[in-house]
Amino acid sequence: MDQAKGNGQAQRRVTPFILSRPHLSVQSQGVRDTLDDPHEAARRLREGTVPAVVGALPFDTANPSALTVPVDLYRQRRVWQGYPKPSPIPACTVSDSLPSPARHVEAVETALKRLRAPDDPLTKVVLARSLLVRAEAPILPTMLVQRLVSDDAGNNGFCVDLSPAGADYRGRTLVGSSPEVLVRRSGRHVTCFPLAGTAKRESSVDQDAAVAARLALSVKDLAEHAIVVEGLKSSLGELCDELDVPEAPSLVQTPALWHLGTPISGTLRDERTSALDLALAIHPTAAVCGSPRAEAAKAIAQIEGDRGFYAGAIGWCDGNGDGEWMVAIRCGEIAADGLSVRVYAGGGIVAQSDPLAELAETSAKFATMLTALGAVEQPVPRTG
Ligand SMILES: C=C(O[C@@H]1C=C(C(=O)O)C=C[C@H]1O)C(=O)O
Repeated sequence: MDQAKGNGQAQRRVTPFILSRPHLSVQSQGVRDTLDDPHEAARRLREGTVPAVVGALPFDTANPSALTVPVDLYRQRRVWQGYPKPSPIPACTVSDSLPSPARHVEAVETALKRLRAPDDPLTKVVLARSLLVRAEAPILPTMLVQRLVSDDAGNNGFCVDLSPAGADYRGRTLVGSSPEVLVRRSGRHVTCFPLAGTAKRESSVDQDAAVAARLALSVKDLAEHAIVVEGLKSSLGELCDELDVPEAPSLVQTPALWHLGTPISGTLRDERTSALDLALAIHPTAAVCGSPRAEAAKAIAQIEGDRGFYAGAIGWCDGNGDGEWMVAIRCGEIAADGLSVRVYAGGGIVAQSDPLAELAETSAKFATMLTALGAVEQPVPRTG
């Protein structure tokens, strides 16, 4: 951990930015400056006045971002190696559910009325809920990310200091293990790996295979997925040539879930378009927002209020424009005192969705964070 020297952060120990990925992991060291405007960060990168930027974009990019210009950015062409002697995660318990499971079911039912109304333009909306987890002693973000990285078969994990987003976020950290690549740029090569369509994994090998096979053929999940891919084809199509989009999604597994995923690749039309520019152009995708985007974002703001950094994007971009941004899911926000974490999970709702199945899907998605925290959610009700 480093001593911060950036805007208003002197004397405070700052959690480094860490992104663990199988192919390339990064860790920041030190704070040269902080920025809350991602467009200004993109401009400074283009002008060459900053060497790199790391951090988080909120779900609603009209709100402040949490971006840091690090003193150094270390890269390794493998998963993040972590600290030699990690300390244990303190005992944790789920203390609150916001909204309650019953209210989440009601929110899904309300959304379904719109999704099923023939004259309503909304075709998909992603609705989320959160759990408040309390810890007996402060949780160190770096230790939690280390646990998440070792729990995940793909060794994905991240932690981001949210302080640059302003007073409301001072000392807070976003920590998670996201399987979803918003966008990666390496030279002119651009890739995305949107996920949408989910099923909970089973412990028996046969049942797990049956769940995966059902997901691959599920009309509802394929519809939900197609909306995301169509959206990306159009937003990425503005910036890339030769977009390669497979006809059908593939099955993707995390330790807790099966997803439908589509690996998309393309060639950047203008090499001045950076990874951060790309992230700002395509975020939020219909995987975390919905379609049409503006209608879905409005519905989410009405139903959930401000999502903060959940369902935003976390990542890095260097002075060459290369970088990687992950969708900020399977994550939680650690309070400044380290004594609580708010964990988030959502799911895409389409006309064919079933409210109780959607509630169960959010519970299954909490598993990534709750397992790392050693906490369990109270059983959710079988009826609304
Ligand atoms: C919104 C979340 O996940 C997103 C929604 C998915 C779905 O609706 O099937 C799947 C993967 C993610 O794109 C979340 O995990 O909170």
